[in-house]
Amino acid sequence: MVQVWYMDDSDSDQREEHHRQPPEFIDLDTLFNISGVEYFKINGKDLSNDDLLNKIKRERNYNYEDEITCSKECLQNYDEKLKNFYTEHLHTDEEIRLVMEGSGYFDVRDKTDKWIRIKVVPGDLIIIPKGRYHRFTLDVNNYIKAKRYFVGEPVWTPHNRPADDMECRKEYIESLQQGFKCRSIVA
Ligand SMILES: CSCCC(=O)/C(O)=C/O
Ligand SMILES: [Fe+2]
Repeated sequence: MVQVWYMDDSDSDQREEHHRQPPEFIDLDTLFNISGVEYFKINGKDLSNDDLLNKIKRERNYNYEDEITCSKECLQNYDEKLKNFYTEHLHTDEEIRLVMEGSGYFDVRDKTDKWIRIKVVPGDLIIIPKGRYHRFTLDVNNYIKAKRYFVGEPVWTPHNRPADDMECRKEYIESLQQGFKCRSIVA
């Protein structure tokens, strides 16, 4: 099961776990309520025939998909890209990633700006709402391969914090204040 925890304040290697002592884990409902970040476990190996994945794609109209591999060998401008991924940013669209191989960490902040770390491994589908600040890092294994989904023509542009005047950020804050609505997956 995906693990989510509060990070310590150490500025040692970002690829380490950064657990507090003792560790402070967070459940997925809490993560959703404070951030709108959604999580699904996709167990099947045959993705084109995976019922849950197909339902999610259909209901949310994810009509674009590709794959990204983050490793020194496969990612062009590796150091620069990883630096950008780990700079706190938002996007004007959802960030949807399904981990195929390897692992890494997505980080978001809570309401008091404390960092929360989400460890993703194969089968983990994570959806970060548009307008939600976040960052990503590889872990100490330095490798992840993930599917990326999108509605329409993909736009990967990160907007670094502060981007509080952007329309997507204002809409996000509105959803946070109203309370995020669960988008049920209908069979
Ligand atoms: C696991 S995919 C690499 C990270 C990424 O694509 C992104 O946009 C991070 O914010
Ligand atoms: Fe991002």
